[in-house]
Amino acid sequence: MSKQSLSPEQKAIVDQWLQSGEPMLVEASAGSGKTRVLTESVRQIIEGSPKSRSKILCLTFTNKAATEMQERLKDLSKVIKDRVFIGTTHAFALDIIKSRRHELGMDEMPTIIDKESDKKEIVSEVILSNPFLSRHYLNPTSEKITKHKTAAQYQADLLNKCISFISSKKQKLVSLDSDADSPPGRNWTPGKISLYKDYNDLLRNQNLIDYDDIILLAWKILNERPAVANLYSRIYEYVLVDEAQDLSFAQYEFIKALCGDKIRKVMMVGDANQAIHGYAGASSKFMTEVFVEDFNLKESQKVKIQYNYRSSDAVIELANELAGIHQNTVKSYYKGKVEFQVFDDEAAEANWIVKKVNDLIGREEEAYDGKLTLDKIAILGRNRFVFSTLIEKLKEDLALKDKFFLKKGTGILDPQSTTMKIFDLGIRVLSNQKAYLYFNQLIDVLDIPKEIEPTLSKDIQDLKRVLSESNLDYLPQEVFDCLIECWQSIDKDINKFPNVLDRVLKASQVVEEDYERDLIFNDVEEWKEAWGDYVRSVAANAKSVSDFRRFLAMGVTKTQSEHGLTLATVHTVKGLEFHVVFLIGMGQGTFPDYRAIRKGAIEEERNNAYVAVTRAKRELYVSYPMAKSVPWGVQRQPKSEFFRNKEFHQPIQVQPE
Ligand SMILES: Nc1ncnc2c1ncn2[C@@H]1O[C@H](COP(=O)(O)OP(=O)(O)OP(=O)(O)O)[C@@H](O)[C@H]1O
Repeated sequence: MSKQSLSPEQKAIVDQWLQSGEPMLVEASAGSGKTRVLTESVRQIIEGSPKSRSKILCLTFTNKAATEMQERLKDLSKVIKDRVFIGTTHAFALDIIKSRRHELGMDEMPTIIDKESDKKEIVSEVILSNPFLSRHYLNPTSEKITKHKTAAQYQADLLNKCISFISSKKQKLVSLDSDADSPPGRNWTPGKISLYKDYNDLLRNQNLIDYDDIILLAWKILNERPAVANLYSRIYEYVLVDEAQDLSFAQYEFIKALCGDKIRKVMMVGDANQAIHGYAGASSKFMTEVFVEDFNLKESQKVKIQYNYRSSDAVIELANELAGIHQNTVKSYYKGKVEFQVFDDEAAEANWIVKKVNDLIGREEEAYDGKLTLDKIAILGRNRFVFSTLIEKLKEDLALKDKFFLKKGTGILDPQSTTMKIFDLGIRVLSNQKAYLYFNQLIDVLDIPKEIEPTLSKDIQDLKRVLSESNLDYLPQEVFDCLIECWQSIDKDINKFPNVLDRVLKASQVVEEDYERDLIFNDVEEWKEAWGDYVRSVAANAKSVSDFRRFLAMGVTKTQSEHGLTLATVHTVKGLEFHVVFLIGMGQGTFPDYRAIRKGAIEEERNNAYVAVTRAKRELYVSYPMAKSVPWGVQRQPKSEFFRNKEFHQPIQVQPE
């Protein structure tokens, strides 16, 4: 994408920021062009000082948002590579750890724990090895068992509680590294102190870190080593933060430590009504209050954009009503359409949508920017379950059956076939031989007798022996031989990775179970895609097995063909837009979710609904079924409280053709 025009109000913001050299907060609603303001600011900095060596830091919340920014600045990609970091706050923090880890006494770069189940394994090891904690864990009182229904449920709940406790403390940037460290705040019982310290010690001994550590450790480096912080603030002259409403305390403090009192050219861009990550500790107050106070922003440095460049009048009106925005909306060029429908059940809702989509496609209007094609239409819901019946109906429709997809978010690569699980664990062992967590998992997957375990070590030769001791009988020897060759090959030269994947695929032909063969095929496709992304993101001479594993842990976009009609949950469409949006399953209990009971949860649900509504450029169809199926039968539901005062119409029931 090349240079994008800015409206006078957007241009005034960019000019003010660049000319003043002072921090700025741009708060504006969905579709007002916030991201455009940010990317065009980057463009102007580069074009205004082509020879300068000062760098620009562009931080955002998700990999997808970072890719969107890179896409918008694609024409400058050569310069961007040298001068601009565009990525998530976690990715930037990890870069700091990579180059400055010795400040923390780390000789080797750690592996990132990317699965919740791995964390659980470590926490349960911590509990069991601590006499005080294990006593409570293994011998719950009868009241505790009654409260949690069974002893096993009590243990599972306790494990989750411990994990949340550790994570909440890390998100508050608490580190208890030395014995002298006394925990800040109250409620630190001796048990909690041991849990926190022992967990961190166990990670350190295995050269592991968790996601919370990424920000915590990078913040520690900047906070405890002023010389390093100074260095970064000399390198980066500009800091721009998109989706700033999603910052957490730790992320905000990390950015603040980076800026210190040197970097003043900071721009935070966000929309408090789109804050939907509160469950992960995010809050828009870091942008609207804390940033304003810490950086001494005057009123003139807090700006808004009034116009909405994305949506029609009808959509904007509903969005404003939903979010309680009372601004005088400037009329957009398109009147647009919003309709509300109610149906007897999910099947009736799905039949109607399938028919409506068929009626709409192919229409040619200015509002659709030409012909309305399937990729300009999205069907959105609060969770994946609302799509079950619709997917069945779409599969039965001749015109749409293979022209839709359920959008996946970013996630970690989690192989589903046993073969690729073994392959993955072998890579994990090779990339971090201190992490017995992965070695033990390999032993488990391969069903190796426990008595052999102590005789095994973790280098490539022993991985060979590990496979030879396997009791898995449904994988033929050829597959094991191939895995050994693959590990050896990657261990010598990581660039062989794509050839290795082809070899696994070839060897999988001898696997008898169709199911395993299909899973291997899908897994290999995902790994190939991830390898391609890795190669594009890393310098040619910086590739290594452990670096690749860290890249995977930071999240990859799962392979899928994204052509045709989009079905998606709200969290996966942030920042995206479609000419026509169907917002389905808008019943009370589904959207808002019935579990939204914690403080602020309903407001966050409302923000989710706001994000969904504002994805629509021209037309929006909101619907819900009066009866929905749940695992224990059929449940009746009223309309969502978010559209309480809207009249929902019951269209004539359509039968599939
Ligand atoms: N000055 C402009 N002229 C024409 N179109 C614009 C202008 N600014 C933004 N747009 C368009 O409006 C739409 C929304 O822009 P953008 O994604 O930057 O908004 P946003 O405020 O970041 O939205 P969201 O908060 O929903 O992520 C995009 O299609 C963009 O190309």
